[in-house]
Amino acid sequence: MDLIYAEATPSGRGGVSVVRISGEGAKSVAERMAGPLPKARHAYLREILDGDDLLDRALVMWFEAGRSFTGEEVVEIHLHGAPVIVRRLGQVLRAQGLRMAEAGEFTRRAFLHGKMDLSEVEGLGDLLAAETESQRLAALRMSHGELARKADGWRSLLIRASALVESSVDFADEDVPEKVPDEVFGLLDEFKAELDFQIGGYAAAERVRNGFEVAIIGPPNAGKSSLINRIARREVALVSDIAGTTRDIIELRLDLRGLAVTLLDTAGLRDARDELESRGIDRARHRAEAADLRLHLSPHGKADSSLWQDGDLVVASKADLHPHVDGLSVSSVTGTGLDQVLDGIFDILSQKAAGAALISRERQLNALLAARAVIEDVHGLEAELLAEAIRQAAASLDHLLGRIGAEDYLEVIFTSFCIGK
Ligand SMILES: Nc1nc2c(ncn2[C@@H]2O[C@H](COP(=O)(O)OP(=O)(O)OP(=O)(O)O)[C@@H](O)[C@H]2O)c(=O)[nH]1
Repeated sequence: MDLIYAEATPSGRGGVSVVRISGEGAKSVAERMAGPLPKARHAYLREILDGDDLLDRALVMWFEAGRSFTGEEVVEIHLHGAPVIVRRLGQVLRAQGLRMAEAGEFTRRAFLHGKMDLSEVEGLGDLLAAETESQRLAALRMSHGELARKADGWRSLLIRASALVESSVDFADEDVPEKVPDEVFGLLDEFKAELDFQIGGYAAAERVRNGFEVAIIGPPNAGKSSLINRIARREVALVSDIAGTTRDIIELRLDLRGLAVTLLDTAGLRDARDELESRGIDRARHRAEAADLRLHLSPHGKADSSLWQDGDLVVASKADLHPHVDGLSVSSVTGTGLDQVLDGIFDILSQKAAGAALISRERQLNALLAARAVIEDVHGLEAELLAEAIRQAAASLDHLLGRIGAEDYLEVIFTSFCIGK
């Protein structure tokens, strides 16, 4: 593979800018500019020269092939964080025949050299995109190979089951049909239970990764837009005393005590006065139905029965005008009750998040569903068919970790990576 380079830190001004080089001969490239670098994984403070020209004084280190992020020979140059220095270094590197890396190319090489499996690549992508604490934690587990380790455990279980099936065939009397040992079915049931746990917790994990949706619904003029603005501490949605002001859905993404949440401000629910309002209300209903939680807001603290789902939250608005005794109430003018409303939303969503599995992507779900499908009805199967089902289940695990069939998917995943990763 050819030599590539890219700035690993965000481009722009800063304390340091790290430029990374990967590929065979990376060390010689660096030594031509910085002088001898005898020991791997040692930091050398060096003058970086372009011929006789001093480019910068920088920290340089290299990693030998097999013991680096990409699995190839890698050099890191820690320059002063000025775009002009990075640009000059890029010119020198290109003159030496290097090319600027494509988005995600370092990680792609790490994958191709077996430094990471596909689930770890996905985890790394999520980690770089993480905005909230729960996203960070889930991504960290994935990028550190937790799913991969689980899958390896399942694989050992399948290997054991498969060996038991094979031995029952080898020792079978020609006249007596082979008897598959009960232990095989025990192992497969154990595997099935693990799959069911992951599949059952997928939806919650996906929400943790992409964010929960909370729809604020209620009659016109209930104070929905005012509440969302108060939470955002800025004017995200238009507020007026004209009923029917909000027509389209307005989204506010927020970090709610570590959970990623999108609040939806929706059109006030009533019999529409015109075509546009009617479309807005239809849209509001659909999004509200599909949301993870509905916050029913009205001055009287009443829920909209047509959209009510178990576990929804009812909140009385305009608490400064009509003091409420029971239930949650909020004033967007004074801020009274706001923390309690946010606590209420958080409690409901964090309960949902508590059921999250490790898998959080549709691709991972599909691999596990495929494994689940082939071992669904294995009890009573004859040995050869059973052996085949076990092989197929193991192949699904290979798909999960990208050991097979990863090519098409790699294109999709790396487009979301930045250059230098
Ligand atoms: N006193 C008081 N007035 C409020 C409060 N919240 C909203 N209002 C007022 O009520 C009116 C309607 O508020 P909005 O936030 O636009 O209500 P909405 O539910 O988004 O209305 P639609 O867009 O018509 O569905 C505005 O005049 C607000 O200033 C509150 O907590 N206290």
